[in-house]
Amino acid sequence: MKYELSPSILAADFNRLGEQIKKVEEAGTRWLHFDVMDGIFVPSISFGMPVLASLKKETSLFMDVHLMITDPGRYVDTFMNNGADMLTVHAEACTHLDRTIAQIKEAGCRAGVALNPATPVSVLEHVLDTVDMVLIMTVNPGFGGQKYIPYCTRKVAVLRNEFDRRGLDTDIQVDGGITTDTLPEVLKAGANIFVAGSAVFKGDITKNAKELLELMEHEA
Ligand SMILES: O=C(CO)[C@H](O)[C@H](O)COP(=O)(O)O
Repeated sequence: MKYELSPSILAADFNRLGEQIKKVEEAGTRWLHFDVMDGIFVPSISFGMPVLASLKKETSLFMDVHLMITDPGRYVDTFMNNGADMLTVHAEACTHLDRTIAQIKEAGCRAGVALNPATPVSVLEHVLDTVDMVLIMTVNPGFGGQKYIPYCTRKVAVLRNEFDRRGLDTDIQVDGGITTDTLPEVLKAGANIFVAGSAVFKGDITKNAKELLELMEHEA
């Protein structure tokens, strides 16, 4: 199983975005988490395609794009053409989840499906074999800096057991309130891709990223 830290730029200083991304890259991260919010599926509005395209020119980090938008199928090709390597859509935001997953894969992107905290893992029963990653939200999506919701650890364990039962080593990503305190517990439950916003970008970015990376490697 490979383990990745995916720093969420939602918590970065947008005035110094390029410089801050360089720091996480130099610290040893390989992924970058890009949160797109539409003000409908989630209360907040973040950033979109032009920012992604601009970052893609400056970094070789794997662009892990999390679409917190209603009916995300409308934008699959656009995000792919602007630099997304992974597109994650919310099961709750798709009327035709199966079709949207197929659309992402046909576009040549890796396909992820996200679940809000209150959505059970069982809603993915019939599509688990077709996705590259499941994102278990460990806060209610929409804002950075929230507290990890403890019952989500159990969801990760249930999902990892189900993947094991099917003989799949599909990635499980967790997002929200991931810190040096919460990472070990959720890693042990079966998560292998860790999104961290505040825990990376607030304070000393290089030190924060290295600490999380070391902890991740130590616990793995
Ligand atoms: O998807 C998100 C919010 O919807 C963010 O990626 C997530 O909340 C990360 O922020 P933090 O690590 O500060 O909790």
